[in-house]
Amino acid sequence: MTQPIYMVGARGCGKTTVGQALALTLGYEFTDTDQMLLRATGRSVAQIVESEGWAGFRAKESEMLRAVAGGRKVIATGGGIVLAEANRRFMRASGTVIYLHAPAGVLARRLEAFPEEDQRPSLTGRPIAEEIAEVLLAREALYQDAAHHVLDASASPERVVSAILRQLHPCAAG
Ligand SMILES: Nc1ncnc2c1ncn2[C@@H]1O[C@H](COP(=O)(O)OP(=O)(O)OP(=O)(O)O)[C@@H](O)[C@H]1O
Ligand SMILES: O=C(O)C1=C[C@@H](O)[C@@H](O)[C@H](O)C1
Ligand SMILES: [Mg+2]
Repeated sequence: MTQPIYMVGARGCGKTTVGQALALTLGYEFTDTDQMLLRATGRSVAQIVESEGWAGFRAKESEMLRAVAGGRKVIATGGGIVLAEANRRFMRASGTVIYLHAPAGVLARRLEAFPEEDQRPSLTGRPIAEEIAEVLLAREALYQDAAHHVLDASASPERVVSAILRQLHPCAAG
């Protein structure tokens, strides 16, 4: 496969963690739109949102998605990349899209343990568990719409990577 693999899903589903492990296994480059934005602008998500609002951040991440796309890469996206229909179409047309799905309770536990507030400023002003349940409800159809494959992301990163490989290369799976 010479096209990129895009990882999509809500905050805490493991796009970065599982994406890195998947890239290592496949011998692909790894990139992450959140990390690339931080590197390119020298500003965290929270700082960008404070000065330009969420609309400003969404515009920047959409540009970054197109800038990093292409080749043998695993691309971890931001949790809100699917909000723009153009991004969903772009990813589906230019690569393979993997949705890491996990129940709100699993995501909330991970985010409460590692909030990383600079990169994950509140989206709603509500407590993490309430916010993630609300966000999943609002976005579930969008993640599904973007995805070629939907994987259970509540297992360990190693197991999630194995499950992805079975989906991508069913004939080679042992
Ligand atoms: N499969 C997993 N099992 C257990 N813990 C996990 C798993 N995947 C990720 N984690 C943990 O959950 C936290 C969030 O993971 P990660 O940053 O990869 O999520 P993300 O989907 O990239 O989130 P964001 O949208 O904020 O970038 C990290 O502390 C990570 O170690
Ligand atoms: O789910 C979201 O809307 C976000 C997820 C993170 O990856 C970051 O892209 C940012 O904090 C927004
Ligand atoms: Mg991430």
